[in-house]
Amino acid sequence: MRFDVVTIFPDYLRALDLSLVGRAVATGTLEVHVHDLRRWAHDRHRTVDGTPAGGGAGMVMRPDVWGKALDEVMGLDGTGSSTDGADPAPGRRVLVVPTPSGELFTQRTAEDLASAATITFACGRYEGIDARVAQHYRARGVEVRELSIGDYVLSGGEVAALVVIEAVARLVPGVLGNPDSVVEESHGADGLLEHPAYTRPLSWRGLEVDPVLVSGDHARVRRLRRDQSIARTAQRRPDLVAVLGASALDGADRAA
Ligand SMILES: Nc1cc(-c2ccc3cc[nH]c3c2)n[nH]1
Repeated sequence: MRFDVVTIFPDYLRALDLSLVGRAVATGTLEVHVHDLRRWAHDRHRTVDGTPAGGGAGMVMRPDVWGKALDEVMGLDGTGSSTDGADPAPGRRVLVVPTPSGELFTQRTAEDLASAATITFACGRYEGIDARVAQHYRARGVEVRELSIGDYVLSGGEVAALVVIEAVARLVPGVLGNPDSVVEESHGADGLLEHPAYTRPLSWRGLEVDPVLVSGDHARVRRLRRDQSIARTAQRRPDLVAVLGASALDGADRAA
């Protein structure tokens, strides 16, 4: 999978050189290309924004600059591959536009995006990107996903891009060292939060690890963990419990 990120703060994406994503890039499992939007702003001041039509505070990012950038980065400018833009590679191409007014990004969204061949992120700043940009690329048949990572307001799309890239990248085969890590986690297929995790020392500051966990009885361990997941979900995320089927809560011990 290839990720492209277009931003006026390319250094913000240096975190992608590290850890999970950084290792996957080094091994060739992923490609990550970060592009400075100002490369496509050709006026003397390299302007990327303008005053809002209809008035109001702040500035809006210009569609003409974004159009030149995204055409090249997504390989839509008719010249085939650009210097480091995506060739018109086969496979699903997605344009992600982070925005507080987008569809909520969830683990289901990450699972859906994990089948894309290329994901391009248009990271806005100021008051956001002119709405015609998303409209234009949808009209050209590009899959455009305007995504929110939660109900709070950030100052730009870069943090959201980092969140989405990490959540999607870890689902790409070969990225995680241990694929089993994807299986047991919060927000998994069963819709429950993950059970609490413990390790040694078994006794720490008067707090003991449940002896079932070191009993070797795998059935009892599974049942304890499921009970803990259900209790944790009911306590912390009643909204998730509301959408679970009765089977998901089958006879669980409600012990916290
Ligand atoms: N979930 C969420 C996304 C954002 C976001 C995304 C892009 C921009 C551009 C300017 N401000 C932005 C804020 N805030 N909160």
